[in-house]
Amino acid sequence: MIKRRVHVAAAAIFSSDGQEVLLARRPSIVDQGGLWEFPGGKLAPYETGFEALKRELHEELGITIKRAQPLIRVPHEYPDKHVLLDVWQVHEFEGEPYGREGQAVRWVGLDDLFNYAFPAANLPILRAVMLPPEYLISAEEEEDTRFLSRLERALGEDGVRLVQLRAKTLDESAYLERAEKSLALCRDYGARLLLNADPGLLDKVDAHGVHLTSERLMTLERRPVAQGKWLSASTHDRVQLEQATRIGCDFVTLSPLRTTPTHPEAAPLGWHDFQQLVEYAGMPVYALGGMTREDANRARAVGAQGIASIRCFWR
Ligand SMILES: Nc1nc2c([nH]c(=O)n2[C@@H]2O[C@H](COP(=O)(O)OP(=O)(O)OP(=O)(O)O)[C@@H](O)[C@H]2O)c(=O)[nH]1
Ligand SMILES: [Mg+2]
Repeated sequence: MIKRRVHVAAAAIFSSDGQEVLLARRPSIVDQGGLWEFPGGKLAPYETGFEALKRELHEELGITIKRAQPLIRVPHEYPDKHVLLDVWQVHEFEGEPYGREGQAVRWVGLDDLFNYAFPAANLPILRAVMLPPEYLISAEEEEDTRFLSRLERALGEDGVRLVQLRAKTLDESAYLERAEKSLALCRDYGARLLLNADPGLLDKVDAHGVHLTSERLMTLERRPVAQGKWLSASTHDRVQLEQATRIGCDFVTLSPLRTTPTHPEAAPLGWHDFQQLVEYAGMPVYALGGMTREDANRARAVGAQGIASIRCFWR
């Protein structure tokens, strides 16, 4: 059987406070009926993704979108078809959305999304919706006090909401102590903390998840943490991205986009190769390696979730 290829534009429409997204329920008589979805539909011939998005959201919800940014592109094999979901984030629109085709629509809090049943292709989209545009990787600091004041500055002034605790120079007990203190601070700001450490450390510190070095990633046979925790990994090429998919990582960093003082020996990917690898990944990807906050829009334009960095948040 030759599978149909279906190209779909869909939207994560955010409430004005950014804490809720709009879901629609597929009518029970259609394909995947009864499941919740991000509103949208198939591209008509010669339409771009954005044109299709505007048309579909008007047809299905009666709203007019002013602006949208790419969120994630997810290829997925269904038994009868190959779909490419081109998902956009929408923060500005006119009109009050309602189920114009009789379908149920509902605003759902980001923490509540996992209580809804979605089509099989949607897991990476849910991850992308829940993740922020910036991923802070902490710098080596000898003292906890100085470390915590810099972390607090990034959480407060920069509004960082996702933090990776990377501290190669600390022994386990010092790492655990810093992790506890960082976790308390992250909780105060509603941020998530991932441990760049042996996944077993989650039994000792109840952080939000674990970040795997590419070396650790390649040794694992299966996902080392429960589904309720976050799992990210450092990747540099296709083989590592494939392994990240195989063991069920929720998102990755992909580096180095540019050369950096911390890893001068590594050959940079550049934007072109980076974009191709992001398309291949099919999960949220943070661009890493010489990134500044000014690069965030460009990173998103080529399909990334956003940027990851040590230097641009650590002052
Ligand atoms: N809109 C949307 N479609 C999704 C999502 N997840 C997912 O797998 N799909 C799949 O993508 C395809 C979208 O087709 P659709 O039926 O919405 O297309 P459409 O609005 O143009 O409908 P029509 O062709 O009946 O007029 C379906 O096969 C659907 O199962 C999602 O979150 N939103
Ligand atoms: Mg539709």
